[in-house]
Amino acid sequence: MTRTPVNVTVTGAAGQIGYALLFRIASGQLLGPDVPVALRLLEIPQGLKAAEGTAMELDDCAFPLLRGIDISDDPNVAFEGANVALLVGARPRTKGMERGDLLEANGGIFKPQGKAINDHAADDIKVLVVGNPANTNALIAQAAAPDVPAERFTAMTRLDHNRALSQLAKKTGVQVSEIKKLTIWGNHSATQYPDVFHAEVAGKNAAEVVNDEQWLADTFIPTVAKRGAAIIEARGASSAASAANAAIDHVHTWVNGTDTGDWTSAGVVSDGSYGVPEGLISSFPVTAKDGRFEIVQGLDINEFSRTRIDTSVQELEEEREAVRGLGLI
Ligand SMILES: NC(=O)C1=CN([C@@H]2O[C@H](COP(=O)(O)OP(=O)(O)OC[C@H]3O[C@@H](n4cnc5c(N)ncnc54)[C@H](O)[C@@H]3O)[C@@H](O)[C@H]2O)C=CC1
Ligand SMILES: O=C([O-])CC(=O)C(=O)O
Repeated sequence: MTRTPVNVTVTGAAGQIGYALLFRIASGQLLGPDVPVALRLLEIPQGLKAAEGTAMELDDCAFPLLRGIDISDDPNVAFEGANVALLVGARPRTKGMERGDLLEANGGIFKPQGKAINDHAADDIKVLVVGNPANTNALIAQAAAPDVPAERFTAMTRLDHNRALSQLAKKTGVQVSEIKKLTIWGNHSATQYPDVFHAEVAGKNAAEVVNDEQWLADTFIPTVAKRGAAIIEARGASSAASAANAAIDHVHTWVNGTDTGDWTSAGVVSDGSYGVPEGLISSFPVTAKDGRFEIVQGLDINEFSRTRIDTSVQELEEEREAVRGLGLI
């Protein structure tokens, strides 16, 4: 195989999502079975030793597609020549921390990383922000990278999308593969809105198949939106393998495209579609083609959906105002 390896930078490489993610990237599941990859792992100094241990294990897998592993605690080194960047490492909320403190702490991570991407990444860089609060962290990184097209910064809502697919499949008694055109709107937070009104279940309108608005409002939406908290409660740790899986799905779709007649959900920069203020990184229904996400246009938004989309978008606006106030964007 003579193809030049694709440089994939992963931050927070020694964390639990990193551990579930790196082996799948190296095995070819991120970009495809014939695309060699070179991994660049970014950690904070305290995480370097564990990242080295993971790199030893990656070596021990003898993945034919893996063309190198570099580890650094310097963003300027880790993003050098990066074609794909998965920004996983973030500052978790700790006891007594207000949302403003969390945004500020993450600003200290995502602003310099955005600048390092701006200054060192390859021209075709694609960025997925996983670390929470993902949408606003993506906005901070994007603002620090004025030379990179804004649409290259995305935030992960694919885990929410996959959670919604699974819940709807269970309710309607079909395989997940028979569900199409589901949408997550808004923020990757408890205000997100999983929308089935345009979705199809085995070719039929999902809302009509379910035919139970109360189930949508009282069971489906809160189950999907609060699934992260339910996993933490059950596992004693946050979603890791499913988050890594969603990151793989997001980038794979971005690079390889969506299936005809279907779409997915991703946090992408708003162009004002559906009344979402321009510039916010909000989840939308998106298709992907030729390495670009496009927001699906022309969907009718009913009253039930409108109020829920607006609530989540308002939260995104408040987060944007907060980071603006902190001078982070
Ligand atoms: N968007 C989504 O759907 C989801 C997002 N998440 C978020 O993903 C993030 C990571 O989760 P886990 O891997 O479980 O956390 P973790 O705490 O196990 O790992 C985070 C890693 O990031 C590293 N790190 C911290 N600051 C860094 C920096 N400035 N540069 C490089 N590395 C840095 C830490 O040393 C640690 O190894 C969290 O913010 C979590 O809330 C988790 C699940 C789903
Ligand atoms: O809250 C967290 O850290 C985990 C998370 O985002 C999720 O599982 O959706």
